[in-house]
Amino acid sequence: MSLAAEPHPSPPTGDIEPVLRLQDGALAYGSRTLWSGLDLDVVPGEFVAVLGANGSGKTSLLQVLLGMLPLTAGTLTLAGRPVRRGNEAIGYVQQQRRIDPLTPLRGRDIVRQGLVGHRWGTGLRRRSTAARVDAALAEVGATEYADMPVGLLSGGEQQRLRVAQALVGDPAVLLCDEPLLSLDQNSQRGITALIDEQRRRRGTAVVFVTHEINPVLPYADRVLYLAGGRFRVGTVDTVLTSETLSELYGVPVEVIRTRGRILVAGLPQDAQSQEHQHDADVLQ
Ligand SMILES: Nc1ncnc2c1ncn2[C@@H]1O[C@H](COP(=O)(O)OP(=O)(O)OP(=O)(O)O)[C@@H](O)[C@H]1O
Repeated sequence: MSLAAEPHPSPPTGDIEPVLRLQDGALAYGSRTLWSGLDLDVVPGEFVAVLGANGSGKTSLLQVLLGMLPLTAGTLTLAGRPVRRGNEAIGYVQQQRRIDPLTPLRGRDIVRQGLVGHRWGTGLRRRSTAARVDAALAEVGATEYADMPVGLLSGGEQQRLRVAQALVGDPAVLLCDEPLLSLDQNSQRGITALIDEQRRRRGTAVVFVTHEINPVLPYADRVLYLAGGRFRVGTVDTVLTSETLSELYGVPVEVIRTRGRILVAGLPQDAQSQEHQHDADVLQ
């Protein structure tokens, strides 16, 4: 049984030039190697979900892709050029976290920060900035609360604003670090569907780190699964199998598929939070 929901994009073909290319990448902190020999090509419009055990190096991978952390070995290019910090071609959605309820910032201020380079521009440029912010707010369905203080908004509303902030500059690549954390299931579905819609419309490549696997199942073209220094890259149906996860974790792991959802049983202790998440997803 395939877990891919319709409509599902075709898998990338070898003919499309990757926008992001990681070749033989390795990352180590001191003597501890998180991953090595990692090849990952991401093509425009592709949705790659990054899953795996706690501490397996998912966030560190995003830091590498953001140009904030150098590879220990290998090469990384964005549109054929070495990745550098502060690249405007990369949008970044941070983890959902609580915003100070007393902050004077409004929704549109958060989105405008995604165009920070234009902030001190001419009158004409300021007008175009305002128009782009309005358009981004509309695209994520946040116009209604754009002028409210962000601290008063729900977690899901705040996360929509973060997505708009990341997309307002029309990046070629969107990196998302646990964007579904502490959101309820409806908001998780809403945010994932929103990111999917945007990547289809704009052709943005998406690299989406998450522990919440079920919300991304309908959209992920490919999965990069990291565990214990090992990894697998492939479609949902090839990577999320009992055989593959047992190999990665080095212990028997069972992947149970039910009504288009996944439950993973038998994960080792360091990956338990993920198992609980899968349980919660299936049981609700
Ligand atoms: N600057 C650093 N120096 C040394 N070790 C680090 C540093 N940053 C992260 N680590 C370690 O590297 C490992 C991978 O961390 P990372 O945050 O990338 O994992 P993760 O897969 O995102 O984990 P989680 O799912 O728990 O968020 C962890 O064991 C972490 O403690």
